[in-house]
Amino acid sequence: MGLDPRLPESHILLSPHQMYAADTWAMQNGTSGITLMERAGKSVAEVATEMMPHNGDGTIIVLCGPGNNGGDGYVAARYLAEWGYTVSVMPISDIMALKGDAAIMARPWIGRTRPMDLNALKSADLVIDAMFGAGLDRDIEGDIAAVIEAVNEGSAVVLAVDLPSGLSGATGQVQGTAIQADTSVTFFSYKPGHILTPGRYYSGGIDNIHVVDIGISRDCLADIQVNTYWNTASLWQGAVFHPGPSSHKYDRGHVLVLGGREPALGASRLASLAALRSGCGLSTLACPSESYSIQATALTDVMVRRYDSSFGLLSIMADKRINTIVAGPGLGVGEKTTETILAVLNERRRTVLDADALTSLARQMVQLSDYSGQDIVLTPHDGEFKKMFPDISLDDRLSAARQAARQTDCVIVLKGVSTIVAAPDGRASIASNAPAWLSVAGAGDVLAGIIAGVLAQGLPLFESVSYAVWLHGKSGEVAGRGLIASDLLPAIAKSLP
Ligand SMILES: NC(=O)C1=CN([C@@H]2O[C@H](COP(=O)(O)OP(=O)(O)OC[C@H]3O[C@@H](n4cnc5c(N)ncnc54)[C@H](OP(=O)(O)O)[C@@H]3O)[C@@H](O)[C@H]2O)[C@@H](O)CC1
Ligand SMILES: Nc1ncnc2c1ncn2[C@@H]1O[C@H](COP(=O)(O)OP(=O)(O)O)[C@@H](O)[C@H]1O
Ligand SMILES: [K+]
Repeated sequence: MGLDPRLPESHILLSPHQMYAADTWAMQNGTSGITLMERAGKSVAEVATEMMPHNGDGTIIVLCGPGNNGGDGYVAARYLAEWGYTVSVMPISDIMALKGDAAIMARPWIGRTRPMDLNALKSADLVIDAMFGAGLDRDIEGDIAAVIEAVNEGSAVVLAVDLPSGLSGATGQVQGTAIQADTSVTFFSYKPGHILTPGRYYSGGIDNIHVVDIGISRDCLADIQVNTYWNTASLWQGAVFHPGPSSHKYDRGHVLVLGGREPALGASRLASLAALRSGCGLSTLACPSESYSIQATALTDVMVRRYDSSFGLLSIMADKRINTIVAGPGLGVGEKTTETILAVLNERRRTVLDADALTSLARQMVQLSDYSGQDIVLTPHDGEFKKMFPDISLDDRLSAARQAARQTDCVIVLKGVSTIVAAPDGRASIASNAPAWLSVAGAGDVLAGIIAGVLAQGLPLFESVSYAVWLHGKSGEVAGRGLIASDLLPAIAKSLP
C-alpha cells in the first residue's frame, strides 16, 4: 500500500538533495547513518517478504551498487537470510571499493555473493534493485545498462530500493535506462520522481510505492525549504470552502466566463457549468450577440449576457461581485481576443487564461509580468506551453512549470498525466489522480471552469488551484471510463471533499 494521503504532511516531497539534508539532520541530531541504513534495509526486507511465497520458497537476488543504496541492499539481504529465504547478493561493482556506511554494512554479510549472471537475474523470483538511488548523477550506460535490461526482460518480480535505478528522483525522467519495478520502498517521504511520470510507472504505480519511517524526525523540515508537494488532501484541505449554515451565494463568489463564436460554443458552456458545480455562488457566460440565443437556450443554471466589444464587457464587469474571470475556452484566436484579455486583466480580478487566450497571448508576446501581483492562472497543455515559452525545455516538466511561473508571475497549470501547479514563489504541486480516460475533448474547458469556481470562493491561490486540479482528476475517476466532458459536471458534485 502507498502512503495514506490523509496523513498530515503526507504531501511533502523531498528532492534527492533535500533528502540528503534530512539524513544529515538526523545524523547531527543523534541517529547515526548506520542506524538509518539498518532501518532502511530492514524495511526493504519486510516488503520483500510480502512479495515472496510465505513458505520461504523461491530465490532472491539483491543487486548492490557502489554507494549507500547498495548498503541498504546488504542489510536487506542479511535480514532475508536470517528469516530463512534463499538470497544472494550480486554486486555491480568492486565490494572492496565500498566506502563509509555501505562498507560497514556489507561486512556482516556472510551469505552468498556471486558474480554478475544475467541469466540468473532473469530467472530469479525476486530481484531487489539496490544499485542506485539518490546518488544517480548521470546516464546509465554499458554493462550496468545491460544488467537493467536483463532484469526488465526477465520474469522476476522487482523491488526497488528508494528509486528504481536509472530514475531521477528529482525529475521522474529516465537517465539512460531504468529498472521497471513492481514495488518501491522509499524513506521518510515520496520524492518528486515517484509522482511525476514516467517515474511513477517505473516505481510500480502510486499504490505500490511504500514510504517507510526510518526514524528521521519531522523536525528536520524546519531546516529544509520544502516547496514541492504531492497534490493530495493534506496539501489543500484548509483551502476548501465549506459554507456555514447562514452563508449566502455571494459569499462564494461569481464567475464570469467569456464565450466566443462557433464552432466551439460548448467549450465556454462547459467552463461556466463546471464553475458552478465547484461551489461558486453564481456563474455568468458573456457571449457575442450572434451566439447569444444559442447559449441562452442551452443554459438554465448559468446567466447569459451579451457583449460585442471590450467596452460592453467592462460594463458587465462593473458588477464588482464578479470576482473571477475565465477567458479562453472557445474564445477564438487573434488580436480581438488579446484585446479582450488585456481589458479583463486591467480589471484586476482573479483570472484563468486557457486555450485560445494562451495561443493569442503567445502570438502577441504580452508581458504578463506587467500584471504582477494579480492572481492570474495559465493552464497550458504541452502544445500551448511550447508556443508561450519556446525557450523552456519540457524535458523536466517540474522545472519548466516553475520557470514559466517565475517568468510570468502567474500560477502555471501544466496539464498532462501528472498535472503540475507551479506558483511564482517556487512552490509546486504534482497530481497523480487523473485517470487516462480524462483526456477527452473539452476536459480542459471543464478544468478551467473548476479552477475559476474554486478561486471565486476566495481562498489562497496556490492551494485553491491545486485543489481544483485534484477535483478535476477525482471527477474523471468518479465519472469512469468512457466519459465525455459533460459527464464530468455531475461527477464534480460527487467528488467534492
Ligand atoms: N546514510 C544515509 O545517507 C542514508 C542513505 N540511504 C540510501 O542511500 C542512498 C543514497 O546513497 P548515495 O548517496 O551513496 O548514492 P547511491 O544512489 O547509492 O549512488 C551513488 C554511487 O553511484 C555512482 N553512480 C551514480 N550514477 C551512476 C551512473 N549513471 N553509472 C554508474 N555509477 C553511477 C556514484 O559513482 P561516482 O559518481 O562516485 O563514480 C556513487 O558511487 C539513498 O538512495 C538510500 O537508498 C538510506 O540508507 C538511508 C540512510
Ligand atoms: N494520459 C492522461 N492521463 C490523465 N489525464 C490526462 C492525460 N492526458 C491528458 N490529461 C488531462 O486531460 C485534460 C485535457 O485538457 P486539454 O488538453 O486542454 O483538452 P481540451 O482542450 O480538449 O479541453 C487535462 O486536464 C489533462 O491534464
Ligand atoms: K535502487
